[in-house]
Amino acid sequence: MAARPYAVILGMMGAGKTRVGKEVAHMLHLPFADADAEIEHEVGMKIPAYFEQYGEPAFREVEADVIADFLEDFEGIFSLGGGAPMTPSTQRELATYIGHGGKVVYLDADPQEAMERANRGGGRPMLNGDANARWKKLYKQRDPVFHEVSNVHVHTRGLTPQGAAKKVIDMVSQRIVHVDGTAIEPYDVAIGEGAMNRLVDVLGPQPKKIALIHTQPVQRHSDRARALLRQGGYEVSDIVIPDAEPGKTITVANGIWERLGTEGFTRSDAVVGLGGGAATDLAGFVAATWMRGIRYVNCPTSLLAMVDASTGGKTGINTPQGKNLVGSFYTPAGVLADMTTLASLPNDIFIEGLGEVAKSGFIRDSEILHILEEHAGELRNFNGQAFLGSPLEDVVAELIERTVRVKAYHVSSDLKEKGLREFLNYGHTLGHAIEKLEHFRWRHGNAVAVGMVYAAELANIMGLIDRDLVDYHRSLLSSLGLPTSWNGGSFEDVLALMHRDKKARGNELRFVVLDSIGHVVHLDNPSVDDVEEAFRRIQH
Ligand SMILES: NC(=O)c1ccc[n+]([C@@H]2O[C@H](COP(=O)([O-])OP(=O)(O)OC[C@H]3O[C@@H](n4cnc5c(N)ncnc54)[C@H](O)[C@@H]3O)[C@@H](O)[C@H]2O)c1
Ligand SMILES: O=C(O)C(=O)C[C@@H](O)[C@H](O)[C@H](O)COP(=O)(O)O
Repeated sequence: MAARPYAVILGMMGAGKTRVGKEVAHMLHLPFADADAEIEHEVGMKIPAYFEQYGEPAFREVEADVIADFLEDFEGIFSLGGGAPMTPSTQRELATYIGHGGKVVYLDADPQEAMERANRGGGRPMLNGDANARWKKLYKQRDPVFHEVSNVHVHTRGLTPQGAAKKVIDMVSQRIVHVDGTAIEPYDVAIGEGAMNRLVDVLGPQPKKIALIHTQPVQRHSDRARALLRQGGYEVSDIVIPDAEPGKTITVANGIWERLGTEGFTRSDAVVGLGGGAATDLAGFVAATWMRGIRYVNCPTSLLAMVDASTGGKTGINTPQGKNLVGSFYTPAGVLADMTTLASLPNDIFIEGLGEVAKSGFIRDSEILHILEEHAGELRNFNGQAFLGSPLEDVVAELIERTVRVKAYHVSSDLKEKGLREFLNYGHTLGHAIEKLEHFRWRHGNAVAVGMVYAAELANIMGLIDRDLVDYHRSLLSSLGLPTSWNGGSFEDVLALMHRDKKARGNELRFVVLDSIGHVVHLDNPSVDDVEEAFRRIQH
């Protein structure tokens, strides 16, 4: 197998590719190579002299060959000369490298800072003449290409080389899930420490005003988002909504619509939803409805919001009759699951999120179940304060990525939930009824955990799965600290609420159940006796 660079760095002359690249390599204990230095070594002369003697086309040929070799045989940080990405063969090599999971970092410095640095160094044949005018002209040509050929974009304005290197490392180590498909404007879910730093890039240059919608318990994270947004030049309206389910109401949405109207939000402005799933559901709903839809980005801060609520575009509010009864399918422009936010997450809310993680394991990715089994004890004892930098962080990052991939798979071909997407509702038919009957004092993921045991019991009654698989649901979920039984209401009340589930059609109840691990089927119109028998079995 070819040895490939940990990261490739490109950018304009003076962007700091060599300085920052060396710092990144030093911090990661990796070797560093600079394409220009390697070329000089190869041709046995300095680049300005080579340019003068042989001209630019000959130089670009040597450069492309050297880069191609390093992309296939160097395990370190590799920085490219400013003009290298303009060569078509290098562009193809970089695309192949990205295709193998490589990270091409566009180091995007403040133009003024970069020009000063580029002039200071001297010895740059591409800047002969009026150096600043040349730099600007080249920037105009190169910036779109740099965007095109890179998959990690790092703004370094105002940062020291160490600060820029730390930012590069954070962004390179983030996991990206690309969500694409029919009727979806493609977007990325970035997972990892520092993912929120992408906020300005994802929002783009068009919005002038941003409504930053969040709850009070995540204030310190919204303070960070607000600072990033202000640095990016946006006008920020800080909108604090009631915490958890009380935030998902028409009254709250109406209050925000009034504010957006008063503050002159137009179609080109945007929303950022930051917090748990309730906050991102509400923020998405406001974005979907304001002027019939404006751009929005989710910054989930709970495990459940990271793995489920923030991705896929189900936005909505509750009504007095039930959960999520009003809403729309409206996809975000990006999702930034910044794992540093998990440091403040209470243990019980982390555990709740494992309910949706386990769901994704049951319905599609059995590796998730193995990881949960293997790390059940550590996950159950999650402590936010000791989490960052611990071995558990990698385990959780892997679980988040895998769960988001399961979500992306279902959403990509069925955004509006005509069939396949309903499988993501495993455990929710009873789960939503429990939440409602418990006046939302039961957390969503806990209710879904009981709902999955219920669905497993129902599948067993229908002869679709054996008792071992039902028992496995109970043992796995309880090993994670999740509930597996419920005694809080009558069957009649539960039945009435399950009839209001969005999967129901007319008077017919519809469920999604397993027929084996990783394989879900629809169960339409089971008899009331069977539905009741399954309910009786989860009451113990
Ligand atoms: N749209 C979807 O596809 C989808 C999917 C799953 C769930 N949901 C919805 O998501 C909601 C559940 O999400 P949830 O479990 O995140 O609940 P939540 O939004 O109620 O958040 C739980 C609590 O944790 C707090 N919190 C969140 N992040 C924190 C952090 N980093 N530090 C400290 N406190 C933090 C919140 O303020 C809240 O008090 C439900 O409304 C559910 O219906 C939606
Ligand atoms: O994305 C989906 O589709 C889901 O069903 C994901 C669920 O985990 C989530 O709880 C969702 O909010 C439930 O939606 P609902 O349509 O049943 O209200």
